[in-house]
Amino acid sequence: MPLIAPSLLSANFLRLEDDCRMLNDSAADWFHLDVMDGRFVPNLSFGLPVIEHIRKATKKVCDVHLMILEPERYTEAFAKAGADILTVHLEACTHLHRNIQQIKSLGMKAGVAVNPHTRVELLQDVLEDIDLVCLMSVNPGFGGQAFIPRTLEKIRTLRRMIDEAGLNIHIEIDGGVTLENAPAIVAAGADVLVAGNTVFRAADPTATIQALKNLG
Ligand SMILES: O=C(CO)[C@@H](O)[C@H](O)COP(=O)(O)O
Repeated sequence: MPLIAPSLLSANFLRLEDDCRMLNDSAADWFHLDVMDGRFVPNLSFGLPVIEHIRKATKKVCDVHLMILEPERYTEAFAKAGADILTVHLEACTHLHRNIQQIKSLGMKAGVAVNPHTRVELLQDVLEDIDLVCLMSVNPGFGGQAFIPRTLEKIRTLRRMIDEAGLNIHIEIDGGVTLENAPAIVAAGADVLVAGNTVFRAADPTATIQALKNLG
């Protein structure tokens, strides 16, 4: 069964506490928290104070996805805010290996995200140092976009790389995940599904989370 990580980017920010409670009582495994800086991606979302409050509202894993330039400037602050997994973008890091070491030295799990145009083979030399790869299946910055089909081939390639190296790394798919495409995504080798609009725009978000879990 895949891990389900609803993206709170699609939550109702006026009712964030209610949405956190709903996720706590659901089959969701992780809280996926998208941080945007308006530079790496053409959008702004939320930052440290919001994450600190969400941390207090859940015991589930806080999976923080940084869509920001120079993430090393904020790594310590996200550790203090309570991130369990901190994911940086390969495209935003000049010294990716150093950033990964920094994240792990602060006691968090380290993830690396790649944009749709980035080849997964570029991860080969950091694979043994990380806990998660986040494959963007949309261009980062916005919820509610359509899944890019080419991602399925990238998942298969990455799964092969991980298995050949004998590693245990999560493959997380982020963007455009639906009840319709989730089975193919999991069959290709992913084990973490991020879902924003599919969960939060559903008539019954709790049932939708359960359905994603069963479908995968
Ligand atoms: O990181 C991002 C967008 O940049 C994602 O986490 C989206 O928030 C996923 O939303 P949906 O595509 O599932 O609506």
